[in-house]
Formats: sequence, structure tokens, C-alpha cells
Amino acid sequence: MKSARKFFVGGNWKSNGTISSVKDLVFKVLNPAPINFSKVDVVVAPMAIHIPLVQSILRPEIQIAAQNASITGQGAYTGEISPEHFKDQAVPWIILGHSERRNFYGETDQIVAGKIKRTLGAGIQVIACIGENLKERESGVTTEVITRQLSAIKNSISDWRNVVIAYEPVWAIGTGVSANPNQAQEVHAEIRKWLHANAGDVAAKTTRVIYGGSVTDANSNELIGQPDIDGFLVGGASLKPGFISIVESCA
Ligand SMILES: O=C(COP(=O)(O)O)NO
Repeated sequence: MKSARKFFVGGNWKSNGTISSVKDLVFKVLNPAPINFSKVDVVVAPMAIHIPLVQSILRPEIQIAAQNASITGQGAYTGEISPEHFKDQAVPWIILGHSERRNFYGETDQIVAGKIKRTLGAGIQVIACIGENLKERESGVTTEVITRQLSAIKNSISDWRNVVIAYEPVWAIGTGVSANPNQAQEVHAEIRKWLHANAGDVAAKTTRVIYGGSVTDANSNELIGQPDIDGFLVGGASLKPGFISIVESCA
């Protein structure tokens, strides 16, 4: 039952922003926004380099996520930032398994599972991304892909209350072509069915399943009206004032 789940909206800023633009987004868009936080959890994901700055100026009701973390702990891993380091920096969420990391940086299901295990073990909550590409959608194997990706991470998760699943069809990310409400609802219902069969009744009722892929203030109202869509993981539109309208469509 959808009412058992609080809405959740994430803003994935990706590799975007400068000190000046980050300050503008926080001071002019996020901090003044009239958000009903009793209805919706809001999390923004700056670039790692900007997290301390955002922590120092962002209103406390909005939480912060990192966009990735290493599968290794601290040590001789040049350039890596471990979940333990984000924990030390008081970062409460990390986005893992994003398709851009899977496609551009070779993150396999197994690597994503290892990162989720380490991140949850460090006491940080996870936004776990899954989604099929255009070829898989057109071949009619979306369910098989989603099931494979969920099965790969299942053993990394002991407490599903610390996980939000983001269904992000790769063919909708950054294209301006969102999945339509029926397409999105169909996959969200499959994910909820998988949760019920594999993660238990509590997870099936409480784990949020959010949609990502060209969400804007023009389509968020129709999407959020679907019974198994619990919110959004917003990319490009999270860098603009319209992000607040997307959040308000959930509250
Ligand atoms: O990748 C996305 C979605 O990006 P867009 O909203 O720009 O399609 N979220 O993590």
C-alpha cells in the first residue's frame, strides 16, 4: 500500500557545478523552498568535492548523498573515496550502481553488490540504481534484466529499511524521453513483486522504489500518481528551480 511509504526525491547533480553555482542552487532554490518534509524525504547528491561546502550551507531537513564510493576501504587506492570516509564526513546516503558508472566505468553487478555491502556496513544508506538499456527494452527482456540486477545485490542487503531502489531505464536518462506512466508503473510493480518474493513482506511494503530518467516538473505529477512509484531520482532538472515543483508533486 503506497501510503505505507514516505515519498523520496533525490537530486543527482552528477559531474556538474562550481562553487558559485552550488551556492546559488542552495541559497536561491533549496533553502527557501516551501517543502512539506512530513510527506517527502529530499536528498541531494553534489559532486564529492562539493559535499563539505553543501553540508555547511544547506538547510538540515534536506539530506546529502555521495554519487559513488569505492569497493575498497581506506589505503593505497589512489583517487578512491571509501564509504568509511563518507561516514567520517557524516554523509548519510550514497548512490550506487548508476548506469553511467556501469557503462562508462565498467561497474559489474558484482562490483555494485560489493559497494552496497561495504556502504551499508559503514552505516550509510544506499540508493541502488537498476535499469535496462534500449536494446534490452526493445528485445522485451526488461524484467529479466531488472531481476538479474536485483538478485545480484540481494545478499549484500541485510536490512532493506536502509535501501531505496531507483529504477532508471537507461534509454530515458538524459534523453528528454521519460518512460510513460504505464511503462514505469509496469516495472515498479515487477520490482515490488520481486521484493515480496525475495526480501520479505516488510521490505515489500516499506522499501521505496523511485523512478529516474528525464523527470521534469512537466511529467512528475502524472508519474507520481502511479501506485508503485514512490518518488524520483532526478538528474538534469535537479540543477534548476523546477526541482522544487517535482518535490511538491510528492507532497
Ligand atoms: O540519471 C538520472 C536521471 O537523469 P535525467 O533526469 O537527467 O534523465 N538520475 O540518477
